[in-house]
Amino acid sequence: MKKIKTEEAVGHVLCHDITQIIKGVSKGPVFRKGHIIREEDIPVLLSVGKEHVYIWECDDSTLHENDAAAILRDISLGANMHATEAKEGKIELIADRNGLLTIRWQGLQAVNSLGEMMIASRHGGFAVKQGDVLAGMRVIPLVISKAKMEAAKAAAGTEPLFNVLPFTAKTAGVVTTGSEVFKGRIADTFTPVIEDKLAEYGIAVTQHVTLADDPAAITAAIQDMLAQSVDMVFCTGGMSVDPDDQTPLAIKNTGARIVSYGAPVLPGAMFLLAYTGDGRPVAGLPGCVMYSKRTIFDLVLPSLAAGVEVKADELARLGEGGLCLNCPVCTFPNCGFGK
Ligand SMILES: Nc1nc2c(c(=O)[nH]1)N[C@H]1C(S)=C(S)[C@@H](COP(=O)(O)OP(=O)(O)OC[C@H]3O[C@@H](n4cnc5c(N)ncnc54)[C@H](O)[C@@H]3O)O[C@H]1N2
Ligand code: MOO
Repeated sequence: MKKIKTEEAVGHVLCHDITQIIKGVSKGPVFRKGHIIREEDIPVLLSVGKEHVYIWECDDSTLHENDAAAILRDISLGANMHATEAKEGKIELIADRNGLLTIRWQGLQAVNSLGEMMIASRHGGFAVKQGDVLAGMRVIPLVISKAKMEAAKAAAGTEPLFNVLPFTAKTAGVVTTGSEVFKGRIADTFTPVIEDKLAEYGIAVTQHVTLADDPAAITAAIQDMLAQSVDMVFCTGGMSVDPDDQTPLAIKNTGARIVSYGAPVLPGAMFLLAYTGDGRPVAGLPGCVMYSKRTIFDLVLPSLAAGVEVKADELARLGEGGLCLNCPVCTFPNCGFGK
């Protein structure tokens, strides 16, 4: 790449796009990379402020920004997405279907820590829709050393940085507990909340029982639902510290592996997550899930619906951003909650 005076550039090959912005009218490339500069182009180039232009000089140790962006694309692109053509050095990834966006964030951070290149994305762990832009990427200089891009490949690792996973779960069981509901003193206003949220992911509540705060009965009901092959079980009521609160013990007694009782999320502190031996989630939902618009349930449900195991350290990381600000108008998921 060589910098020369625009007036002397006729016949040379431009090595990058030249952008023209006319306020309120247009923004776009007036000349593309690879364009052979003609006599009549000189006044146009001068009119967009280019007294000098870079022309291409072949060099085996460097890559043009578009070719380098293609390497960032190759380390990023995973299942159920496609990449746009490089435009002014930038490539975007677009979702091909609705699903859960997963990100290998350590790999992403490693690539972004190298300097001279960037990949910016949405947050992982959230639902995306077909057509959503997932990430954008480019290198910073016009040309970059091939060695640097090799370092990017090594930093990213062998698996793609991004994947969109389909929502595969179809059925759920709900165990409603609490003597006040069991004895008909109050109506069950919790189960409809769960049904509505699950329906957004195409999951139907196919099993439902209401029980008193009897841990043996709760344990048996969970086991029965699992035997009926539901994809997941949710228990409500009795999740906190009252003497009548027996649900965490009842879940533990099913033999499911407890990932965490308690989550650094408000609302949602008293959330419990466990997994059966065959990887199905059994969760205890605290009362706030019924009451508050958005809670821990909204943060874990996309992963549960996609059959992606939620691990203890992932729950622990929710602390930063785990405080819902109770905005007068809720814009979740386009807010800081869970991020
Ligand atoms: N001393 C403490 N009290 C509470 C704590 C605590 O740490 N220490 N945690 C609070 C938090 S945070 C939450 S969340 C709730 C958790 O409540 P539970 O999940 O244990 O729910 P219950 O105590 O069984 O019920 C609370 C409330 O909700 C009504 N409820 C429950 N299920 C239904 C249903 N299916 N339909 C209608 N209404 C339902 C229930 O009648 C109670 O009014 O605990 C805090 N307290
Ligand atoms: O923890 Mo409750 O589980 O926030 O409101």
